Amino acid sequence: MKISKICCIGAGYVGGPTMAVIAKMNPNIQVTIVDINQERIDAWNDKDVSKLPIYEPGLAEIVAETRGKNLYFSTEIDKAIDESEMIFISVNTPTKTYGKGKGMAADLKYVELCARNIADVAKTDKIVVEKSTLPVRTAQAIKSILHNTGSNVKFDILSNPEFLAEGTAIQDLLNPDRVLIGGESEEAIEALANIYGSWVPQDQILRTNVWSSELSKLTANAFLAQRISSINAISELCERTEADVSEVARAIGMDSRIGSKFLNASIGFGGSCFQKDILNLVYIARSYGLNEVADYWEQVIILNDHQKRRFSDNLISTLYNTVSGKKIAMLGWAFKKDTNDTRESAAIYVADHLLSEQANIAVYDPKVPSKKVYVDLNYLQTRSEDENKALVETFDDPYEAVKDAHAIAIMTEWDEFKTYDWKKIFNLMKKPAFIFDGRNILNKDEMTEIGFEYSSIGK
Ligand SMILES: NC(=O)c1ccc[n+]([C@@H]2O[C@H](COP(=O)([O-])OP(=O)(O)OC[C@H]3O[C@@H](n4cnc5c(N)ncnc54)[C@H](O)[C@@H]3O)[C@@H](O)[C@H]2O)c1
Ligand SMILES: O=c1ccn([C@@H]2O[C@H](COP(=O)(O)OP(=O)(O)O[C@H]3O[C@H](CO)[C@@H](O)[C@H](O)[C@H]3O)[C@@H](O)[C@H]2O)c(=O)[nH]1
Repeated sequence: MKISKICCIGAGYVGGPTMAVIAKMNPNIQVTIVDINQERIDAWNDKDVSKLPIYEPGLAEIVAETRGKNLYFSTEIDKAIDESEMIFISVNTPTKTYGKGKGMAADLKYVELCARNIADVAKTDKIVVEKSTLPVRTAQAIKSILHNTGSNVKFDILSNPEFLAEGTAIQDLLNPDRVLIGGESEEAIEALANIYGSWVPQDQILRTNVWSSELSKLTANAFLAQRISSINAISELCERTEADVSEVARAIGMDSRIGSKFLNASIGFGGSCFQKDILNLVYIARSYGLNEVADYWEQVIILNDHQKRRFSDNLISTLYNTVSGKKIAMLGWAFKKDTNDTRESAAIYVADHLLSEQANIAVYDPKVPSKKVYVDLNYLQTRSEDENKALVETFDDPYEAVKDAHAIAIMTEWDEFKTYDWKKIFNLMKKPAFIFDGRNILNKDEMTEIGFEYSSIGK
């Protein structure tokens, strides 16, 4: 089956980059990305591609190349569904904030709305592709909604989870380790495999049953996050024993069975996926009565929360047990470098804790807009919006942010932080000048030589 028109519901961090790459690699396929969020669609359509709603290295170039040719952004959801042979669902699946499973289960209301929308509008046969990360067996619910419309329209449901990481999304999409397609209908699976086949070798396109595909996505994220919690757990032990976590990571990473990637000790993982997907895995395991399985994976989150907390505790105790009225400059607010995404960023939780101790926070991030910092803090509802406004200041210039600061906390591993004039920064700060390097990106000897009181993770 040759597909000529596809649409993607959800113009977010996954829908946007994924569909842009599909459009680039398949010039004969018309790709329409739709969303209910008019502002987001307007930003995707902005003539100035530096104003796209998502910052990802390489994305603006691909959008500039394909937009208006075979890539379109629109809020006309029904029209796009009606015209497409294949529909990707790439909407958000956040942790539920209400009712049964609150704080644990994935909220599937947006996915269900999409399924109902497709069921209402479709007049011709469609392949529906789950691109969002979903609990295992969600395809059953989608199938039930789509197959109970009373029409003669045939729907094939595929699971095609996305493994891109933010900050490297375009590279990950262009050179994926694998593409995973789960489904029942061989014809539908091959139609999707053909689209990826334009640039991904066929032996890297895995075909599985739907349930394995759905569960593989949650499992991959759980394994990745588990590595970070494992090395972070060791980092605390290193701090007590004069072992150095970077040396330990290097030593174990050279064992080919362990591998060297994803062993960077840090302030704790952030991002919209790891915590949400593990909580979801824990919830699913518990719902099957598998309490040992659930407890095992929950520990990854418990350790991560501990790591964030102990970073701010250590900062406070080092600053003579009080940060009240002191200026703490935070370098970085994004959850990792090369993205403007701040969802679940460790910086938010560290700042919140320091604010509760009455610190004044100065934030500089190269890509995160000022208003996002306040939105993130206000969302926690720890204090009033006015109080956050009074205690937190954001800066466009890092040297302004650090002026008269008692301490610097490095929250994101942006490359530019390494290139700063640290002598100049030292001179701008109050003395003793403290650096808390939550990403281990600076050289301890150089910083100590300049005069800083420098501490990092796991050393
Ligand atoms: N962010 C990542 O790096 C990443 C990577 C792999 C998988 N995922 C998964 O992909 C999914 C999407 O994540 P994201 O980061 O792109 O989310 P996002 O919040 O950036 O984007 C989702 C978009 O869907 C839109 N939307 C919601 N309901 C809609 C509806 N009924 N009709 C039309 N549009 C609707 C929202 O307005 C939003 O713009 C999630 O399940 C996530 O777990 C994310
Ligand atoms: O050694 C490491 C590696 C990462 N991190 C942190 O872990 C978080 C997540 O990083 P990363 O996984 O690189 O980014 P994400 O965009 O969250 O990507 C993850 O989540 C996506 C959404 O499901 C998946 O598609 C990806 O495969 C998976 O890597 C960030 O805060 C990183 O700073 C560390 O602390 N140490």
